Amino acid sequence: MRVDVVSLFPEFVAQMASHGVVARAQERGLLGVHGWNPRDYAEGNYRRVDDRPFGGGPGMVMLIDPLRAALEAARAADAAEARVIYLTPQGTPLTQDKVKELAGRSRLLLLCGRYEGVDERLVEAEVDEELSIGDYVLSGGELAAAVLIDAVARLQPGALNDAESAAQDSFEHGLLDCPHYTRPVEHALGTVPDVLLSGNHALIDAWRRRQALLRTWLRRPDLVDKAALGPEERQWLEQAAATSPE
Ligand SMILES: NC(=O)c1ccc(NCc2ccccc2N2CCOCC2)nc1
Repeated sequence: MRVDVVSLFPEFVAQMASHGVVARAQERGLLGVHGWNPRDYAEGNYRRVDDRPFGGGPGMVMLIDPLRAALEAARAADAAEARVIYLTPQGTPLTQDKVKELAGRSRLLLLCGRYEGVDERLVEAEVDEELSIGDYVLSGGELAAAVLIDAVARLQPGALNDAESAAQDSFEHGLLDCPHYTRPVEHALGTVPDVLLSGNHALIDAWRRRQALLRTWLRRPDLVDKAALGPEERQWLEQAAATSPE
């Protein structure tokens, strides 16, 4: 997968892509991350990339032309068609299902806004999807782009050493994750649930699924409805809910 990022701080995105899973995915040739700075395409000796908003109000708005030129340069760098995504608080909430869809594409082009955002005419003409990583405001779209890059990178086949861990991901089944434990068994902070020491993997899997279900029900009931629970799971949850301290 190729990801091009249009940003006034391309080094920011390059930096995040030089660590961990994303860096390894790049080393393995599974992913390529490329930054494009609109300032490199800005005219005049001040190389303006922003200007004052029509209608007044605080802050500045990113100009169309430098962004458009950077987008065109990014497009031209590879023959494959790119899906243009604008990271913005006004976007559609990003979910694991959307991540999975985007991870299957050959090219993404991420547009990162700064200042108060981007001239709407550029958004209408060039952007395929507006996505938000959550209902909060960041000083720029780069962090949101980094989140999306990480989420799609780890789903690239071969990116994670143990394929299980992607398939096992909590949101893989639409539920929160179960608790995890490691050595030592006995610790001042407590012990490890016996079932995890039993070596009985059918029991262990059932316990983990139930823990994930219970946690989801307690912390994110909104997700329970969406998760396709089997009748036995729904029945178990009703029993557990009846006895849960919450
Ligand atoms: N939730 C998200 O995905 C998210 C994404 C970006 C983002 N900020 C960049 C941005 C992008 C577009 C429009 C405005 C802005 N902002 C610029 C700075 O001022 C506030 C508005 N914030 C949160």
